[in-house]
Amino acid sequence: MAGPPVSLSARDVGSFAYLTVKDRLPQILTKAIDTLHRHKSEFFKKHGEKGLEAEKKAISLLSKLRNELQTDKPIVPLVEKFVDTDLWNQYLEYQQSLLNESNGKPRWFLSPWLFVECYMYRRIHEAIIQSPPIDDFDIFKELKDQNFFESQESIIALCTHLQELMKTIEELDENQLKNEFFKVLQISLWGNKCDLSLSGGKTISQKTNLINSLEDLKPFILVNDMEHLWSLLSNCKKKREKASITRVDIVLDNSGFELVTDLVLADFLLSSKLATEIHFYGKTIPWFVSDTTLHDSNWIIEQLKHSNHKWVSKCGVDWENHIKMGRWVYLDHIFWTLPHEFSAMPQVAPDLYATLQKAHLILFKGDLNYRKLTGDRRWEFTVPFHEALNGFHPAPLCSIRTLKAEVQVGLQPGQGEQLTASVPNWLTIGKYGIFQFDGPL
Ligand SMILES: O=P(O)(O)OC[C@H]1O[C@](O)(CO)[C@@H](O)[C@@H]1O
Ligand SMILES: [Mn+2]
Repeated sequence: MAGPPVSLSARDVGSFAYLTVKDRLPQILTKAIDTLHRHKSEFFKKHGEKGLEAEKKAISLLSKLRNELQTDKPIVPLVEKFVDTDLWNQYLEYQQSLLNESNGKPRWFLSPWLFVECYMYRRIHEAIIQSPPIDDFDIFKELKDQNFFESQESIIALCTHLQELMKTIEELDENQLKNEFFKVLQISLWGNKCDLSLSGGKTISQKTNLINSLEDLKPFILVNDMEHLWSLLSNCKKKREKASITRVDIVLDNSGFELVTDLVLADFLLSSKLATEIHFYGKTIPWFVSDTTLHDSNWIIEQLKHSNHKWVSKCGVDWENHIKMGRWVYLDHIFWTLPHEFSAMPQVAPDLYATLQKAHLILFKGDLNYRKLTGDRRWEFTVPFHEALNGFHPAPLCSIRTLKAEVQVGLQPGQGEQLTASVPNWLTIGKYGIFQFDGPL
């Protein structure tokens, strides 16, 4: 039997991976350097001369990194001791072993794109932790916050929608509840348009009221397994005994507007009793510009709580309560910021795999998670999702993602070709979305 196809890589000149490594990643590094410059006086105020020296050091490490990338130098091991350093360096050796015949070294424009892109963000983190006392500085924080503030109008609309819905949710019949479920799912899907790494760090916020656009956006959903999610969760609800639980896990993606859409979905799952417990997974370190850390998630709930809009602050208060009462649990794990595809999870992070196995349903938000689910490979469009998961089946799962990378499986015969003919860059512009389910029905 033939093995899985080759990884996407910047060695394919002209591909999206190539353009990312050539243009977008250096652009993100330049922005990061600029951010450090702009915080110089803040570092001085906080730490005096030591703060200034640290800023200089971090900038020089990032400039060095940008130079390595742009001149396609070999990928070097991480040096600073951190919880995941050994795992990273072992992975680098593994990449090296794949090249042994040709005696080459892993390089930016040669190695798998998923690996080098993750590696860049890990090196950014290394530059920061090598520069105390500013070693807890989140270089992407202000971009994430800006996205949140610029999306205020849409956030108000979402929170109002949710709170109005709460008033009557107990009285809704099956069909009405299903309709509302589909709405919050789609809100969470289109929330994924707002990532900041595709735009090279330029802010993309949600300025219009998303709820009014859902109908117009429907034709852009290429795989729509929402019905499966409904039957799975409504069956759990029907069969559930009094004391038992239904747990939905959400592997988060971006902070800012997208996170609010995910929290709206999570709140709806509890109020509708489709679930009784939600586990969220975020990143332990700043990642792909806009990804959610524990700090981002706490910060957003705190912001909402203190809003002067009554429904927004009600959401903040309710959500904080869900956390206090243990109905919502936020977890992080270093696996999410390793370069491995998810099929490696049972070997690399067996504890995390065992945790996921206890979920009734796992929702994977965003493009990067999809790349890791499918191994970021050059699959045919019609290959079944189950096959591309390559043995990763901890529990029934669903990818909720807008397309921003040249990988898509599970399409109908001819669907991909037709899209290519009409919208040549359909895979990478974030305009199309999927709800792609895998699991027993
Ligand atoms: O936040 P998301 O949806 O995972 O998107 C991350 C983005 O970064 C990329 O990895 C490209 O740099 C794309 O796959 C995607 O555009
Ligand atoms: Mn992201």
